[in-house]
Amino acid sequence: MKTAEDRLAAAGCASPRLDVRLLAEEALGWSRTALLLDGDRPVPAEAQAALAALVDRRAAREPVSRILGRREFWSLEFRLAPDTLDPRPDTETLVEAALRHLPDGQRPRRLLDLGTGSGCILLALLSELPGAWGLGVDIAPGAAQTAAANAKALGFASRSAFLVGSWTDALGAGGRFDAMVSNPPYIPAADIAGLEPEVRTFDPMRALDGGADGLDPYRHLATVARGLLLPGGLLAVEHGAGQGADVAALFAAAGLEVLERVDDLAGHDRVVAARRRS
Ligand SMILES: C[S@@+](CC[C@H](N)C(=O)[O-])C[C@H]1O[C@@H](n2cnc3c(N)ncnc32)[C@H](O)[C@@H]1O
Repeated sequence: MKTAEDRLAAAGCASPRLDVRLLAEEALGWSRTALLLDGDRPVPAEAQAALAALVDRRAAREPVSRILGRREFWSLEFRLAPDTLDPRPDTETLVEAALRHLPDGQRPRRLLDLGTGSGCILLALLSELPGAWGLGVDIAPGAAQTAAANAKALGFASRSAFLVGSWTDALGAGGRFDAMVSNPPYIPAADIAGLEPEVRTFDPMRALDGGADGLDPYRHLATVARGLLLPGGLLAVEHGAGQGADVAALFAAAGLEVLERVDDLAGHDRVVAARRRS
């Protein structure tokens, strides 16, 4: 185990000990407790080879969640695919903000998640809102398929639907949603080459590239939000660190009322919540 840890440290991995432990749990089929209590027990040759193969992938900077094919978000398990972003803990800030600002009311709430990826935001919201129904849209077919499979596995198939399309192109006009949420691609195109290999090599480019200044998707969302939201309806988005003032200004210029700007746990501005005026 120590050799594998050293190898990952030399490859530039930020948490080699944890990574090896997670990969070992997967390859050996041992529980975390068994690994901690009895980590010196002999490992069968077959399992050693399986672990070595996983360590090779991590040494090439593939994230552990991609190697395992799953990621926990909002205490729910999401399967990943090459077309899906690996959900980030920071995105839970968006889920919390949306729950804080959702319009009150007894009727089922209709939610729209643009750029749904694994479906993590929409399905986390559905897990907290028993009366709600949600539509997820993604331009990547593999993302929409994976989100639908996650919805089924998590028991939300009857309260959700997923479409392949560019933003709102596949939706008709008319204010039909109580809330729109989105974590769109927001990295300025020129910054992508400087990202960590885990991100630039393994997250899909369509999930990262937000155009020249990273704000292109917010310009689009600002344009369509009032037409898709019911009066009083919520628009809540994640954005990159330092983009909050620009995103809020775009929403205000589109006639929306900005309700809140929220920082993530690391203190970076991360979320803007706005609403269509009643
Ligand atoms: C940053 S990822 C977020 C994924 C997921 N919502 C999450 O938070 O983990 C952005 C998503 O937007 C999708 N996307 C990019 N351009 C799009 C477009 N024009 N229309 C719809 N979805 C788009 C990408 O395929 C990707 O799944």
